[in-house]
Amino acid sequence: MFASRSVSARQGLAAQRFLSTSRAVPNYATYRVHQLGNHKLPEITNEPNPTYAPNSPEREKLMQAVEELRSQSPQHVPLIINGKEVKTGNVERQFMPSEHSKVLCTYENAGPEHVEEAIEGALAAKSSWENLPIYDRQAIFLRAADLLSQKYRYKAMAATMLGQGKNIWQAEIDAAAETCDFLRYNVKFSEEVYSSQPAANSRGIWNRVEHRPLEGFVYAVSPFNFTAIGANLATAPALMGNTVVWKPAPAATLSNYVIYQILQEAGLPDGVIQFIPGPAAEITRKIFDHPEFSSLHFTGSTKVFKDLWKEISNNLDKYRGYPRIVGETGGKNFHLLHKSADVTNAVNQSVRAAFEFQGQKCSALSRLYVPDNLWPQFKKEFVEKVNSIKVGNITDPSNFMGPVINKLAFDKITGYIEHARNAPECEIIAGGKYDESTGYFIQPTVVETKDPFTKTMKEEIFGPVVTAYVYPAEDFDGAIELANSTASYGLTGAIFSQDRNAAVYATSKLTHAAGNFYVNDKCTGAVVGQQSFGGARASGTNDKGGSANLLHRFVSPRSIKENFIPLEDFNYPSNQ
Ligand SMILES: NC(=O)c1ccc[n+]([C@@H]2O[C@H](COP(=O)([O-])OP(=O)(O)OC[C@H]3O[C@@H](n4cnc5c(N)ncnc54)[C@H](O)[C@@H]3O)[C@@H](O)[C@H]2O)c1
Ligand SMILES: N[C@@H](CCC=O)C(=O)O
Repeated sequence: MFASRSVSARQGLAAQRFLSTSRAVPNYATYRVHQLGNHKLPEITNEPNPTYAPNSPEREKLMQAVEELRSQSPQHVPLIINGKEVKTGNVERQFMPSEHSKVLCTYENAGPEHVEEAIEGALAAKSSWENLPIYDRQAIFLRAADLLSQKYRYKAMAATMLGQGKNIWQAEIDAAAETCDFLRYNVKFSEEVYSSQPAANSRGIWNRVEHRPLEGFVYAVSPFNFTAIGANLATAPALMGNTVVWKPAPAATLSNYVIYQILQEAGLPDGVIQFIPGPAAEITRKIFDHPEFSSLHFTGSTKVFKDLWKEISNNLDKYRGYPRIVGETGGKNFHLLHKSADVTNAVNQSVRAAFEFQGQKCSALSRLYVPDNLWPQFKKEFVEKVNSIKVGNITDPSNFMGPVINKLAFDKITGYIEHARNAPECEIIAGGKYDESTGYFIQPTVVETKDPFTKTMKEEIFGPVVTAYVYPAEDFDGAIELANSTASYGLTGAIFSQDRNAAVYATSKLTHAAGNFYVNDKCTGAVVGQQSFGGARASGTNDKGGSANLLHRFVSPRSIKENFIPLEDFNYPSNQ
């Protein structure tokens, strides 16, 4: 009895040892990491867009995903720290702006202790992540793009439609196409960064540049209006070997979480990106208090960005280095028509630029300068088309416009409409109505002003309101000056002209008026890989999302010089 018990105890111990060794996490540091001397990326191109025309299979699948998500709401979104779901007991809600009584998801709110844990986890994950060969890091993001393109396209789009109020096309170009494009093109741009090497080597010398990730962790803070921007803010620094703490915008929590889950399924190691929704100011204070804070990667409003910049400056003595601050912010974007412009093109481009996604794009058209020789035709066509725009719940595909994001935005935008209604220099020539009984719906609104410096010509509204100023056709210079200097921003702008000399002249005079400048095209709709995006002046640091330039901000180059020829005498020949 005793013997058999001891045998089975020994067997048990052996089995336990076997199990514990087979389950133990291998020590990756002791492995030889495979090294490709060089590698060639698969071809990178823009994600193709299906049309979602009536009766198309893609429309059917998407609407099914929307219906499923709507009927299964609310979903629940945890924090993800070190790969684990964390519940905090402090729960917030994300509503559907088309039907604001409906909760899309509940989500956990990070407290200071969770932020601390996220930072420490990100720092602990850093060494193995930055030591992973670049092609293994690249592979994770390429895989994520393929997962999004195929398996999760409709899920990500449905979360963006219901949560952020985008119609089918706006969700397609954001949650599906632009997100895939960021994930893939950043991989291509990273190759450009790593291959940037010294131009010359003296005889017997070999110079190299190591593009090191930053020391410490990166903090990514994203806006509600583009699912793709959230994805880019978190993944671009991560691709370059950094670890990231990501705070999504409350009104984009679910779509951003879907992207996060895709990254996990694609093999992103635990801790490389920590997902922590929650109270913005409190989370940020805790982050900025940490000595290893190395960079802010922000997109959002100008005021918030300026405040964050000041807070970082006030804390400067706490940090190991000088934090990199990368921020893309607001805009007050313009279309300037020359007297030779093709009116119908300018009208159609202006309708899209001002009212797609309810004008909630940083690039949205907000100021129109039209010469008096074209104004009668422009006004007639523009007002007619604006009045024909259908506004309503985004679950009805025939609606060109949906709701604005929330009550705060609704009140702010309608405040501008009321201001225009009451200002003697302004006249509302289309729209001007709104209704928040079920969703936050605002009719597309056109204001005509006699004062080019009226409030709605200067401040970012971030809603479906555009103001037009009619200028004397012969005073093109005056109109250029207005476009250039009325607002403090410098994000996007467009010149419409069939006279090439006039287009060239305006392009030159408006050099600093817009980081993204268009000729005979609308001022929105930049495509990753085609027009890198960002503006200067109050619009941000213009580091250009969707370019190698942005990735350069998340590496700290080290120059390495190796000498093959021993030095035999310290004297110079000139000392002889
Ligand atoms: N230039 C660009 O590329 C670009 C792109 C998209 C949006 N935007 C701008 O973003 C704005 C709209 O987005 P939004 O409403 O989400 O902007 P927002 O500034 O309100 O919020 C952006 C992010 O900052 C966080 N935040 C807010 N207050 C904060 C605080 N006190 N401390 C720390 N974090 C804080 C939010 O929670 C969110 O995650 C517009 O001004 C738009 O022009 C710019
Ligand atoms: N990439 C977008 C701008 C994003 C801002 O919200 C465009 O060009 O329309």
